[in-house]
Formats: sequence, C-alpha cells, structure tokens
Amino acid sequence: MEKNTVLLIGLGLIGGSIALGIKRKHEKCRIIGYDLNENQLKLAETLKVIDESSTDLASSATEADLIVIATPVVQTENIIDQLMGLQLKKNVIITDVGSTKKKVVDIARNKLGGKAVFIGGHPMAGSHKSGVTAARAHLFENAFYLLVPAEGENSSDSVEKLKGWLEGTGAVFVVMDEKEHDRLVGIISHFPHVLAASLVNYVADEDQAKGTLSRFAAGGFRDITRIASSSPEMWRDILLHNREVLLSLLDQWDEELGKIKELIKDENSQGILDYFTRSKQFRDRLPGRSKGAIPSFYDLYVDVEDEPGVIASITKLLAEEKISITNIRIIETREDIMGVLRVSFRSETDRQEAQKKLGPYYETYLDK
Ligand SMILES: NC(=O)c1ccc[n+]([C@@H]2O[C@H](COP(=O)([O-])OP(=O)(O)OC[C@H]3O[C@@H](n4cnc5c(N)ncnc54)[C@H](O)[C@@H]3O)[C@@H](O)[C@H]2O)c1
Ligand SMILES: O=C(O)C(=O)C[C@]1(C(=O)O)C=C[C@@H](O)C=C1
Repeated sequence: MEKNTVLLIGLGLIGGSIALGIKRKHEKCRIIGYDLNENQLKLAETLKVIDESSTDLASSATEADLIVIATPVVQTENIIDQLMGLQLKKNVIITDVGSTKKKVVDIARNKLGGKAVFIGGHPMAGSHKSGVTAARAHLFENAFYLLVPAEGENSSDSVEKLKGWLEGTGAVFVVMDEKEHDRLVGIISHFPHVLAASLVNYVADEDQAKGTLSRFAAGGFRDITRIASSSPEMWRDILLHNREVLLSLLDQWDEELGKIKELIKDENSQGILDYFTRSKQFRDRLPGRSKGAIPSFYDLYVDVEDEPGVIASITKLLAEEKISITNIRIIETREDIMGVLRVSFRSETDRQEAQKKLGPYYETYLDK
C-alpha cells in the first residue's frame, strides 16, 4: 500500500515539532521536508525530524496528502500562491501554523478555490528559541491548537482528518474563525511581545551611557522580557499581518497607563493597592502551565548557593530517583551569593517528582 505523504515547508522550531508530533501516531507515513535554508534542511534530516529533504517544492507538493506550512506568516502567503498553480492530489489538506490567520485564510479562500482544503492552524505554545534543533515532539502537549477552516463548517470532515494527523502533538483543538482568532491572539500573545520588545529597547537606550541597568536587571525585568529574545523575522511578519488589532490595542493601552499615572500623581495609596490587587487576582487565577499560550517546558527553579559542586549534588539527588533532566542552566546570580538554577524536565510528573526530592534540601519554585 502507498504510504501517506506529508510535506513540511519550513523546518524550524514549530515545523520540526509538528513533524515529530505527526510521527508519534503515524510512524509509517513519509515526511518530506522543504526549507529555503539548506542548513536547517540538512539538520532536520540528520536529526531524523524528517524522512527526506526536498529542494523542489512543486514536485514534492504534488505527492503530498497533507501539506504543513511552518514559515513566518508573510512567507506563508507566497507559498500558498505557489501551491495554487500546481496539480495537487485530489483530497489534499493544506494547513499552516502561523500566529495570524485573517490574511492567510483570506488568501487561501480566494486563491485555492476547490483545489485543496485549507485549514489554518495555530499551536498556542512555543518558545523564544528558533530553528529545528529546538524542536520537540512534546512541545504542544496539552496546549490549545486553534483551527480556522477556510470554508467554515463545510470542512468538518477535513477538520477531523487534520486532527487525526496532529493527534500525536497531544494538543487540545479548538475551532474558531479568523477574525476572532486574530483579536484573541493579538491581546494575549502579540501585544505582550510588543510590550516586551519596547520595554527592552527603552532600557537599552537608557543603559547606553553606563551599562549599569543591564548589570542589575533582576527577576522582574527578566520575567517580563524573556519573549523579547524571539525571532525578529517572525515578529515583523506577525505585526504586519495583525496591524489593525495591534493599533487599536496600543490606543487602549495608553488609556490603561493613564489610569496608573493618575493614581501615582495623586499619591492615591488605596487606588494603587486596588490596581495591583486586581492584577494579582487575575494573574493568580490563570490556568496552570498545562494549557494555553504558555510553553510546555517543564522547568523547576532552584535557589542555590554559589559554591563548587552544587550542580553535581542536585543531579545526584535526581539520579537517585531516576528522574531525567533535559536541560540545566544558571539563570541569575544575586549579589554573588545566591544563584537560581533552572532545571528542565520532559513531563509535569518528572517536575513534580523532582520538586518533592529537592524540597527538603533547597528552596524550589515552579515559576520565576
Ligand atoms: N515560535 C513560536 O513560539 C511560535 C508558536 C506558534 C506559532 N508560530 C508560528 O510558526 C511559524 C514558524 O515559526 P518558528 O518559530 O518555527 O520559526 P523558525 O525561525 O524556527 O523556523 C522558520 C523556518 O522557515 C524557513 N523558511 C522561511 N521562509 C521560507 C520559505 N519561503 N520557504 C521555505 N522555508 C522557509 C526558515 O528557513 C526557518 O527554518 C511562524 O509563522 C510563527 O508565527 C511560532
Ligand atoms: O513562549 C513563548 O516564547 C511564546 O512566545 C509562545 C507564543 C506566545 O505564547 O505568545 C508566541 C507566539 C505564538 O504564536 C504562540 C505562542
């Protein structure tokens, strides 16, 4: 029997993770990878993220039963353009993973006609890291995966088929329309990235003269700006696509800042307390790390004294319980006395077991 063929276009963090996720449940399918960057393409093959690499998009597309476009969103427009001129398989499904949906779904609707079924996709998990070396089969486990079918309810069979292809990602699928998608994601993902980048740029400008700000930048600044390390190309495209939503959010943001500015100006002690209480209550009620637009990396933060052998003693304790670590990193040093170690695990269970084991010896936190 002929093997089902998947074409993955764009083999970075997300494309690579989707390929690995598909293989979990469709071991026998053949995954062809295509990427403009030869290094990423070669790496993807070497790391066995794909079965074969292709340098001929057109001929690979005509062989595919499923085409996944995982490039920055402006590139996705060009790729849909290229695909529409080809003789594709009759029941082919085309999907993407881009962070915006309106432009891409509009183009697909207008250009693909009856040629293929297009279902926009957006896994709501990721990282500030890029490239196929950061790809993980479990990246989307328990995260929401938003689906936006170009033909709305008429494509429900194809939506089920696509969910079947993506089952191994372990994601939770939710179908919505493109307008709702771009507004929702504009608020909870795009806008925070704009704020993080602007905050970092502001501090960078202020820091130019002496360099003291970056030297003393502590947990708060680091927490709120991690995402400012994300791919600039990816974010350029997202902002160009979600322009209207972001412009309106920026106007509303001015008003929000105006409120706290007034409270400070008036030395309104109760008002300031209420402002922070309200935000704390909302933040504390957010669902845990298992779902939503929060990366599914299972990190545990451990306060450690800055002395020789501390990492070895932590890894020894974990090894005694046979808990595997996927990464370990010192992320912060306070006054050269205490450090914070970030230890990453493969699953929530491993993280909890590790916290139990390390708890008697070290101060540990799930969030920093
Ligand atoms: N990074 C995240 O957290 C995240 C989360 C969800 C969705 N997304 C979306 O996923 C998409 C990919 O993001 P990523 O983080 O994997 O980026 P990435 O930089 O890791 O990978 C993108 C890959 O696309 C390739 N590429 C670019 N243009 C191409 C073209 N015309 N043809 C073929 N290959 C091309 C690049 O060479 C690169 O290997 C973006 O649309 C982004 O909005 C990202
Ligand atoms: O965790 C991160 O680094 C992310 O930015 C992931 C994140 C987000 O949560 O905003 C970024 C863009 C996506 O489209 C979806 C997820």
